Amino acid sequence: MEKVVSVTDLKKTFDKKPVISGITFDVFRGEIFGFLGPNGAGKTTSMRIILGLLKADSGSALVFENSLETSDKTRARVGVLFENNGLFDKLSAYENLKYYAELYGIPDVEERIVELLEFTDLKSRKDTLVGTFSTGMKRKLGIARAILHRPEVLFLDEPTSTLDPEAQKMVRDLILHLSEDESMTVFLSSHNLDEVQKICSRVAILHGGRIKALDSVENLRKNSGVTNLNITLSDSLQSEQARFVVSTMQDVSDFKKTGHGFSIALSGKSASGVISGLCSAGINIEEVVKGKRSLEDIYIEVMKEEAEL
Ligand SMILES: Nc1ncnc2c1ncn2[C@@H]1O[C@H](COP(=O)(O)OP(=O)(O)OP(=O)(O)O)[C@@H](O)[C@H]1O
Repeated sequence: MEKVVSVTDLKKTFDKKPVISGITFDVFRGEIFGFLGPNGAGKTTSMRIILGLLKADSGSALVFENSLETSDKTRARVGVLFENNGLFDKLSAYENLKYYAELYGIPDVEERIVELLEFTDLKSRKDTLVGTFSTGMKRKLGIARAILHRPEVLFLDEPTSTLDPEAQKMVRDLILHLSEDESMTVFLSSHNLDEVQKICSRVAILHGGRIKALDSVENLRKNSGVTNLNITLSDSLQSEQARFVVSTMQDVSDFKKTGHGFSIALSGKSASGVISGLCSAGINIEEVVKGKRSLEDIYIEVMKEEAEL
């Protein structure tokens, strides 16, 4: 598989404080790669180094085997969207795209602009000033701007933060479309774990400048060694009593009340042991559904392990 991004033992300190402490990972062609981590984990710093905007202290960060700091040819194969979208409020959607298209010397400008306005469903707003756009529309136009030159890899920093759920879905669909239909590789930094679980093929979880997990979403969920049990009760008023009963059981954690019952995380112990324990305590169970841990669960486990070290 072709490596699009290749990061090797990357290190960076700010004011003698280590911010990136030797991270290594690759992103392969066609992937939607999720780059996760809490505030201050070092995501933006890593991205800035990969994009050639910041110098590392040591290690290497290559895109298509070149450093973006020195290779203009490789830079032309890369699209970037940071949070501010890079748009001018006092220009229309069309004028914004035209400005960038001319700046980058894009051939067949008019055709490409129409294509992108259609792709982002903004054709009817072509002549509207961007300053009047909703945050979601601005983000979609930001994506159109970032892919004007048909990049092979697109870097997105928190593309759906500050968007409402409907706009988040629109942006998510655009990203999926770019990956599936245009074969674009996507490097996505995000705090939205549900979104990452929905669209990313592989993820890296960063904490304190180190990679704590690096795998496909499916493998992380499968290999966590923990199962979720979602239990529906005949009488939801019994959930507090159930909380007490499971709190006395070993290998059971993460009790969460749900609409008609609760969910728990189970490590080691069999589900039947939990169910018989609850039944003998007089709790009436209507349904038990076994499920894999979500990416959010895994992320929280990784963060908890770090806090305990
Ligand atoms: N130019 C800088 N000078 C000094 N410290 C910096 C600089 N840029 C980032 N840092 C520090 O480096 C650490 C990592 O910051 P970074 O922005 O990479 O984290 P992040 O994972 O992107 O966080 P967030 O999710 O909040 O954007 C933070 O402690 C931050 O304060």
